[in-house]
Amino acid sequence: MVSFPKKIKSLYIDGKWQSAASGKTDPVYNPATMEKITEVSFGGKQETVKAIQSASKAFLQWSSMTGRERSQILYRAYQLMMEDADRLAEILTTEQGKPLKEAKGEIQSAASFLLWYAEEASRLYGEWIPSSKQEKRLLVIPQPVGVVAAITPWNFPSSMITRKVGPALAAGCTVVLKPAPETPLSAIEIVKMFEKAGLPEGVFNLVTGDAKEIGETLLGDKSVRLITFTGSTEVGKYLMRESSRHVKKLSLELGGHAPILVFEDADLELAAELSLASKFRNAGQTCICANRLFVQESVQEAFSEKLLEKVKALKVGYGKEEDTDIGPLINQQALEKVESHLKDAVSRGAEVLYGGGVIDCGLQGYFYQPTVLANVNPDMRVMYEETFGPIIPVQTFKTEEEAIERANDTDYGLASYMFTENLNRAYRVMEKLEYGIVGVNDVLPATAEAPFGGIKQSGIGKEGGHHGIHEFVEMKYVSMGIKV
Ligand SMILES: NC(=O)c1ccc[n+]([C@@H]2O[C@H](COP(=O)([O-])OP(=O)(O)OC[C@H]3O[C@@H](n4cnc5c(N)ncnc54)[C@H](O)[C@@H]3O)[C@@H](O)[C@H]2O)c1
Ligand SMILES: O=CCCC(=O)O
Repeated sequence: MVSFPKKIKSLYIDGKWQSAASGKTDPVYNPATMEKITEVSFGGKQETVKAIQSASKAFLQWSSMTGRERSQILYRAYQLMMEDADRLAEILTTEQGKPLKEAKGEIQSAASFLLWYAEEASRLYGEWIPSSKQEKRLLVIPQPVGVVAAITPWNFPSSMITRKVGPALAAGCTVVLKPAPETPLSAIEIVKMFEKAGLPEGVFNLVTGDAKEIGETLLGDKSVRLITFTGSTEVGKYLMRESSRHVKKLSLELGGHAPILVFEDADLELAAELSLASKFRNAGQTCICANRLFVQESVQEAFSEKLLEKVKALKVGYGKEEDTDIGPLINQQALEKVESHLKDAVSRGAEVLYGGGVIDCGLQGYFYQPTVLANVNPDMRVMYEETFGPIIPVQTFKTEEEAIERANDTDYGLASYMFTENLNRAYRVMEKLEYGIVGVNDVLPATAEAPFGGIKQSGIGKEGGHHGIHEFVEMKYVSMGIKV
């Protein structure tokens, strides 16, 4: 069983672990039991300035190393993460709440980004452009953007860090990481892993503490050239506005409102099983979780029967128990949002087919029943706001055109899904869905080798794949006059 000291020096600046200058600390709780796990340092402006200076100082050396040299350190970090996977998963569940089997999956996924970008570090290619003039040679060379500020959320406290830090380090950037206050322990472990892997001092810095003050300091400093953020659309918009001060580059992975379309030619058993997997993963607190389920009228009854049967079999409880399917919500605020969405839907005529309230698991945490709603309409908050909890509204549609129109009727554009056995339909619908990601008979699209990211108000840029490293480079165009 993992254990923690009462207080942890969680600021990692210029290769040294330290406390906040103010001596302030921030408690970290287990959301299943509400026990205090430990306290971490509560940094602010002063520590962030030092972290930026440290990253700036380290940039020249790190960016001058060959891709192959950087690759070796990333590969070592990958190996360390895999060797320590069980302990890291337990830490993740302790501070975040998700079932251990999901936490283990996240650690594997987090490590896979390190492996992928260890490989990509050696393959950051430029371009040679055939010139229209005899006396000129034209080249494009990729160069690291410089100091990167990475701001990450609590729902995937490991993989959201490695998905940013992996490509940033591979490209030759140095990093200041600000993790979510709810889940700093996974971030600390990742930094320790890089320390052990031999990363030079100052290349990777960690600042925990006052989000507003840290954010403001990162935004106000000219030497931070890129903000890479995963979190809510609201905070993403703020960062985008404020980045204009120094015209920083931005990469934003924001909220979603994923639709699932179940067509009459779908494998209904598969559709029910995967709809459930999508909706209730991490208790519904996943950016690509299904938020709206649209089922073709002719199969609605058969599908709902299968769905309900499976939902009823789900076990809500402590993530550390083997048979738990759904853990707690992250905090009181999250619980209040879920409750308010349910209340709003019911007051506007929704029918609760299953669930619909908190559940007593004999623990103090924020446990909520998996909930299925019918008779929903577009005016309900569940239909246009991200619930970030285990509620799934089910609606019917008549035609393919109607399904596409309703699926696209949102400001979000992260992930969307469809179930059909008809290849022609799959292709037609996929092309018309206004989303960065489309899952066809698949609800787990995130993988290191593919570009993950949203459009519309779900974000800018891609993480993963060979595309992901390009967020962290500038393409320098070189025009050379030569004597022929
Ligand atoms: N698109 C994706 O890939 C993806 C992945 C995971 C989560 N998300 C989204 O993240 C959200 C849930 O995460 P959350 O509640 O942690 O989001 P959040 O926006 O509240 O917080 C995210 C991070 O931003 C920090 N932050 C908050 N205010 C800030 C400020 N003024 N300046 C600087 N930093 C600030 C937080 O401390 C945290 O580290 C959901 O909307 C979810 O959809 C998106
Ligand atoms: O980006 C958020 C979700 C990540 C995942 O599905 O593993």
